[in-house]
Amino acid sequence: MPWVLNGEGARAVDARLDGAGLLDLAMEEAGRAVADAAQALAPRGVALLLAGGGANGGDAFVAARHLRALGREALVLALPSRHPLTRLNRRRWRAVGGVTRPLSAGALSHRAPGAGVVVDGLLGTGFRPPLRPALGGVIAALAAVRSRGTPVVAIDLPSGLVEGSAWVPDGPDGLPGTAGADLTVTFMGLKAALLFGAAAGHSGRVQLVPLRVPGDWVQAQAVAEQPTDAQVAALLPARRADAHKGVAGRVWIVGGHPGTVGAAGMAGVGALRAGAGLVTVHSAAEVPLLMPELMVHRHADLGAALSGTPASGRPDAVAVGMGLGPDAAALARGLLRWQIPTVLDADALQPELAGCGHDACIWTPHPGEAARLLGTSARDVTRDPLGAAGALQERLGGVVVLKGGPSVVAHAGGLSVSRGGHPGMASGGMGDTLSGVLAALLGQGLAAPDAAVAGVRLHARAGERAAARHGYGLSASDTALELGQAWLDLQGALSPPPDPTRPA
Ligand SMILES: NC(=O)C1=CN([C@@H]2O[C@H](COP(=O)(O)OP(=O)(O)OC[C@H]3O[C@@H](n4cnc5c(N)ncnc54)[C@H](O)[C@@H]3O)[C@@H](O)[C@H]2O)[C@H](O)CC1
Repeated sequence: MPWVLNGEGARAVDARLDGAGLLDLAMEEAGRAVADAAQALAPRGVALLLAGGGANGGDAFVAARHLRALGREALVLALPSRHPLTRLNRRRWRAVGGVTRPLSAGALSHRAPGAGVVVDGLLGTGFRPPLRPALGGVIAALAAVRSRGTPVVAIDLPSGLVEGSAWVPDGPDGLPGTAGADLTVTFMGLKAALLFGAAAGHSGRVQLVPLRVPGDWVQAQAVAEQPTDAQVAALLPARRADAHKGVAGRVWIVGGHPGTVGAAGMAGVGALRAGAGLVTVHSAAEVPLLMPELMVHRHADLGAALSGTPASGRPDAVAVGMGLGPDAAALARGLLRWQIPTVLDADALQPELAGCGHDACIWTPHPGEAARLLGTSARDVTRDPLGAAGALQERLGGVVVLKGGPSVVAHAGGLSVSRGGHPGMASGGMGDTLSGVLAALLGQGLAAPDAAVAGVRLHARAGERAAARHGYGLSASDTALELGQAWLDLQGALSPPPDPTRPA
């Protein structure tokens, strides 16, 4: 399982490694991985390596030595080495004939034109903003080098990024305080800066090198997981050969309001395309018949209709809020009293419902709705999605899906970061469709955490498929049409996928 580490966790593992006399070996393995990655990315020209004073710089000296051993001409521009392992590897670099010159913005600008690749080993997880001016000048020079087309490989994370934040600090001149990278080689676990927001946009392709560190050491420090497609596929419900629509779940969508009826319809289509057996939209408005299989009930008094539903007539799962309008909170409160698996989205995401939920709830805010629920700003949410999702789960209970690229699933057992998706999914109706998918998986018997993790990835995979057909012009309807094939894609990650002709 790929894990997500913050700086504190990485340092805790480093301390265990150091205590076991293994930190030097970890640095050697890290540096070698960087050398191999740089050689694969840009095999020609001088390799120019920038070494900061901390252990990130030590990785750079190790990488230089391995590049030289591969026959590559390499030069290190370095700050004074303060970390003991960095001093040790600086000596080793010199012992094999390696050359080190003092690092400055001028030295970098002077040497860069002859370089085939630059390796950024200035700052890793030890960076504490604000950037000191001297290093700010070096990072600005590195950004200029990169803008002229020289590929940059960052060690652990691009210098100037804060490992636990999606934010990009400003440099001394007000420009972004990082040069970014074409490839980031990170160790043991992913970092939030490599996953979210503007910071991730500067990180280039990310290569995770687990290092031969005991997996339980890393897991003990992880702040989140990022399940693989095979792990997600294992959560999906298996359909038996003798299945019938009754076992596939009866799902209700409670949504729609004059002018916003499509949202409820798209949620219903999403539920059907995600395997629900029977889907009914209950609305106060006339919802268009998007699929003949989608049943639609219009109620003059939706609240009375719902409150008058006997327990025997209630569905296996319900999604509430999509386009529901001003009565959403009251209607949602009533549905929550049913204590059945419930997805709350859009107009049902109201602060007054905090404390009304239960363990089988999935709340699906986007950053703006999350900010409203937390009483903060959308900027604070997007800068720290892991922290925001965790805080929301503590406040609301159940499971929270903080939607974004990627999304974060927060449940009592921890945090999970989704994979994949496509920027073209930033279009109306995607959230409605996702709500339907989640309700469908709940209706098929998945526990709320599993339904959330699996549903978010299934929806993202469908979006990837829709983007392959339609580019950025993909729609929520295109995405819903791809859900079935996306399900098969995920099952293909299992080996071998379950045989639908044989009872599970
Ligand atoms: N197990 C692993 O994952 C391994 C990771 N390694 C690498 O170690 C770094 C973390 O090393 P650390 O010494 O803690 O910090 P850094 O090297 O990132 O930076 C500290 C260095 O930077 C200076 N500094 C801090 N803040 C600023 C600032 N605002 N402006 C300027 N300079 C700043 C500080 O003075 C120090 O000199 C990790 O990222 C990995 O790359 C191990 O090498 C191998 C095992």
